[in-house]
Amino acid sequence: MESQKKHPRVFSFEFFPPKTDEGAENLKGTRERLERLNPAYFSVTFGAGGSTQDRTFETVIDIQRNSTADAAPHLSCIDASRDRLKQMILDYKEQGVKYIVALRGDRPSGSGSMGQGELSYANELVELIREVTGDHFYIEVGAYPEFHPEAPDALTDIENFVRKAKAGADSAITQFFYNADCYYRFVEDCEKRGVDIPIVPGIMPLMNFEQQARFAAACKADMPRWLAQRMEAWKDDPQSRMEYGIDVVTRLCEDLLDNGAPGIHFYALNKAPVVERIWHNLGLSEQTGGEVRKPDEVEVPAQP
Ligand SMILES: NC(=O)C1=CN([C@@H]2O[C@H](COP(=O)(O)OP(=O)(O)OC[C@H]3O[C@@H](n4cnc5c(N)ncnc54)[C@H](O)[C@@H]3O)[C@@H](O)[C@H]2O)C=CC1
Ligand SMILES: Nc1nc(=O)c2c([nH]1)NC[C@@H]1CN(c3ccc(C(=O)N[C@@H](CCC(=O)O)C(=O)O)cc3)CN21
Repeated sequence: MESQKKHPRVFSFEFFPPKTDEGAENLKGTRERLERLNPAYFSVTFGAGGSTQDRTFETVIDIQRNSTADAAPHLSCIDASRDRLKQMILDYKEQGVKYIVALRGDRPSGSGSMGQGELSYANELVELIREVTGDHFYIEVGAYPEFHPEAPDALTDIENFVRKAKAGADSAITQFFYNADCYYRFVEDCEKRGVDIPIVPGIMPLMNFEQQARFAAACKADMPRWLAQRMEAWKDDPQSRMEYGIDVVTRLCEDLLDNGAPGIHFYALNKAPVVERIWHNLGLSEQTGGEVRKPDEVEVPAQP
């Protein structure tokens, strides 16, 4: 973890583009609460298909214009032509956006299709962004400490991550995990291969266990048995589920930061209260110069 300790810590939150007016109102409230914590940026996911992509753009522009924090659009190359990607990169630059999360992205669900795009992997998207806009953007890429489900094997996946870093990424965000060892091992594997960009743990706060366990199964992220068994035992006790989830994620983050992780990227999923509690437990406002509400000022909904 030595290469990581020299980097300043960066904290960020991830949103998805809302589908309805009500969702947009809710996200505005969440964004206003979380910007008081003074994160470096809010990232916005980018789904397959035209209409959600337009919503990503609108959400990003709203954040860029109206928030004290920067916006970081996700851009995935699996489904777009080279010309369309170039246009989106230039549009974001024109709007003053400084960060891009450059991903290959998920295949449209259920299809074995290779996608419609001309670029196959994230390293090519990183190269395209550098070709079109030089050093304008701070480029984040995805990392997969438990390995990408489509990779032929773990070592090949590490080599592919290294290639992506060397293509010109400034920093990486990991897929979520609940056992920290996979992260330390992954970082060490990268260090041995000469990669020293920050690799920031992406952390999924526990807010709705069943939904999150399904999501983890779909993207082959490990949901530990000890955690699932506890949550199962509390299926009629949403309060205990919520408290336990906050405790588990607080201690995971503590462990990561104590061991040199260069910040945390929270998959906030458009909700503020649980991340505010974790943030408070970790004392992160002292580091970012932000202000966080005290636990008795935040009502955290019990887990469904
Ligand atoms: N919020 C999000 O959406 C985030 C997602 N992630 C996760 O990170 C994962 C990996 O990142 P992506 O950019 O989507 O994928 P990627 O392009 O890095 O890799 C996709 C697959 O292709 C392989 N691959 C990569 N480059 C290759 C090359 N040049 N030649 C041959 N094979 C190659 C990899 O081993 C992997 O199996 C994502 O699937 C995602 O789950 C990580 C951070 C944030
Ligand atoms: N493979 C993969 N793809 C991703 O898109 C992705 C990851 N991994 N890992 C980390 C984050 C987590 N992401 C997520 C996770 C869940 C939702 C989600 O639940 N979306 C619902 C809305 C649920 C709601 O309204 O509460 C949706 O319908 O979009 C969205 C993005 C995006 N990211």
